Amino acid sequence: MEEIGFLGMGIMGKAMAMNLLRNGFKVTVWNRTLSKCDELKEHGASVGESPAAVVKKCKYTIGMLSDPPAALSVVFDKGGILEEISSGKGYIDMSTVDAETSSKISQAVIAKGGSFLEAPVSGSKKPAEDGQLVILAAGEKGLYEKIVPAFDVLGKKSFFLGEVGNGAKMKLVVNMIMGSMMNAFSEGLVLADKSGLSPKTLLDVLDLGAIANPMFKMKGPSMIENSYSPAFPLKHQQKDMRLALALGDENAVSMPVAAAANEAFKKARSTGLGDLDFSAVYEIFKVTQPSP
Ligand SMILES: NC(=O)C1=CN([C@@H]2O[C@H](COP(=O)(O)OP(=O)(O)OC[C@H]3O[C@@H](n4cnc5c(N)ncnc54)[C@H](OP(=O)(O)O)[C@@H]3O)[C@@H](O)[C@H]2O)C=CC1
Ligand SMILES: O=CCCC(=O)O
Repeated sequence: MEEIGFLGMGIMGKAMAMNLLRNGFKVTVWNRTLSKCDELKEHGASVGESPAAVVKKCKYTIGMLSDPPAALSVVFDKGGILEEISSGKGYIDMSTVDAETSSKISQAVIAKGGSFLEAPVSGSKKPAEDGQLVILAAGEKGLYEKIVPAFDVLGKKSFFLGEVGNGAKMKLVVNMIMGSMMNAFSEGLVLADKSGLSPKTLLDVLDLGAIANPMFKMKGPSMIENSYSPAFPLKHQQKDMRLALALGDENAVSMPVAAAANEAFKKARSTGLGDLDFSAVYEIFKVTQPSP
């Protein structure tokens, strides 16, 4: 496989680029805060001085950026992808963004002769480290087929969902459900505690029943220890709720549960919890429960 460019060495990008290196890919990385590339360099990556420099060097470049403004910035700003993308080169944006952002990027890349794929992922830091992500790709099928060897390393399954926008929408629907579940879970833990039950026993009961799931199993024990080391930062979960609610607006879908969950995430952000794991929303429910 050709050398892969990788833009964005955050929690996910770093784990994914490292995984590609471990599996024998040549990788050139870039990050806005350049020092975050150091560890990758120690593991054999080259470092590009700008997104454009990475695209110039690599036939395929992957982006894993925080949000729509970041995803647009690496494409359209000075030193951005558009300066070097051309026929025969592909850009794969794996960030979680809305369909409109993805379409803008796609149109600009294609106008320059390049190919574009959106490919947001389900799965967090650990699945990224272990190559167990679920990849939700959409866009140019030819590029999808060419990048499959890299997807096979990054994920346990990749879906090709058709036209650009479908990957973004699928990802937002999934994370909207996940964010709402995290709110119900947090309320339940607080309710158990305030009504004299052991939250730990609640976790054991949940794990044996019909609503057992990997998220409750993984996050529950650290939540009851008030430990929120970020795997999926709360500020990104709130961004995903906001974008999913906008998708609901566009399609006239009433989403009262998601809207309430979004308010809780917003409140958590406003109290300084945005950089912690999204499970820190639990703290909001603890403080808002009136004493008996
Ligand atoms: N963490 C998770 O569990 C998952 C996250 N995602 C999604 O993946 C994406 C990345 O998430 P994650 O790695 O956790 O996020 P991080 O916050 O850890 O990393 C964000 C990355 O975006 C870069 N960035 C932010 N703003 C800009 C900008 N204006 N221009 C250029 N680069 C910028 C950051 O650079 P710098 O270092 O300079 O700040 C950093 O590399 C998000 O869209 C998120 O929703 C998807 C699945 C799981
Ligand atoms: O976008 C983040 C998703 C986190 C996960 O799927 O566990």
